[in-house]
Amino acid sequence: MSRPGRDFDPRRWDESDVRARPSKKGSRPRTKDRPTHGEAVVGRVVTVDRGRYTVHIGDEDGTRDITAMRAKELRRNPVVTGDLVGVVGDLSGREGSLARIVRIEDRSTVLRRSADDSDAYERVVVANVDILVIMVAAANPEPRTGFIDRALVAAYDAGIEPILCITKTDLRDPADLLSHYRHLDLEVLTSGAAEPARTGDAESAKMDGTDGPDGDADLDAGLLATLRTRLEGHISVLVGPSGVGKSTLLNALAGTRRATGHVNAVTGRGRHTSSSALAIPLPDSSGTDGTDGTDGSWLVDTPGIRSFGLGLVDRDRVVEAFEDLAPALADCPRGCLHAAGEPGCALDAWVAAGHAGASGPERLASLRRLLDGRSDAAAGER
Ligand SMILES: Nc1nc2c(ncn2[C@@H]2O[C@H](COP(=O)(O)OP(=O)(O)OP(=O)(O)O)[C@@H](O)[C@H]2O)c(=O)[nH]1
Ligand SMILES: [Zn+2]
Repeated sequence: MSRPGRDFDPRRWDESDVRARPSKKGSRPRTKDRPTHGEAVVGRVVTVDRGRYTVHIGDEDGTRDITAMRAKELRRNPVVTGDLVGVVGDLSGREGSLARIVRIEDRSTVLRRSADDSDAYERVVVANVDILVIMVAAANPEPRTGFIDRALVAAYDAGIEPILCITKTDLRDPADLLSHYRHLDLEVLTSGAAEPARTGDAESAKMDGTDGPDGDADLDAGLLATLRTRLEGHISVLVGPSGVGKSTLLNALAGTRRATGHVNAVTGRGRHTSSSALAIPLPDSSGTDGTDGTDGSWLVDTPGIRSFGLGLVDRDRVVEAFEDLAPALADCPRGCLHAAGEPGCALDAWVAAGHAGASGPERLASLRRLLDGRSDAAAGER
């Protein structure tokens, strides 16, 4: 087996590929009594718990999870779930073994949030993911467009592709919810639909609208199959409010790996109890563990994340994430805060002219709710 770190799926990388330019840290002076960083095996951080990192590696001896700590020289460099790191030392993964992280590869993406909108302190949720699955239920719990809109802004800001996944469509037809996004080209997966649809495509968003029981049932098999195919070969992160079916989905997708795998390596218990993000390897379509060290498909669970504070995202970037409204930005006066009643803000005229369709006024209201909560919301501050 070739060394992990050399066989990445090229689709995931661009010119800023971590392999294409040598890591700055890789050229640090070497000392005799340590393994050189050039010998580091590259692995993926699957979770972080109180300064201990679980790293998934693969080499001649197979794939496994090891526990590692950061080398002293990386003290100031945060390591997060999803990171690709170089590890040295005891890579056996045996009980009590501890390896050392000596290098953090450049990140292709960083999904970040602030605690709330008035806070600009960055919390990195996860690194290197390329898909954000925003999971909501059609009912029970009621879907909140505010949550979806925030997540869309975070995805847009991070350059991560969002997918809106709607569960529990057996309880309610999600047509009303989807109408909110009709003027976005947003990929939507719903239970009851055989294929991914896009909100821009009204026909395919139609549901079969059966009236289901008023309680909880199992995750829809069609949705599961669609997601399995859609997420293959990707590193995805799953966010959603409590009760929409995230655990149900993760268990179904990950199969036995979740129960028997590295979850226990972190906590020593049967469940992942830390609130930090946890990357779960997904089996490929042949049913085998698709992760060859760093490669393969991963789905990152984010148990601690209930919302996305947008304190870090520039106001104009927030507007840009509302693709149906963003063209109006060109006509806003310089320094426009896009707040309600702001003189000359072009958003009102844009929506009034019908450019954003029937859902335009609601979308603008949602955008302004996001902008209002920010610390820079006061006029004049930017
Ligand atoms: N009716 C219906 N129920 C579903 C569907 N998908 C999941 N459920 C049920 O919804 C309930 C909540 O699912 P969970 O997987 O625990 O939800 P969660 O998002 O992980 O919630 P937290 O663990 O609190 O974050 C479970 O009883 C599932 O069986 C669906 O498509 N339709
Ligand atoms: Zn404006």
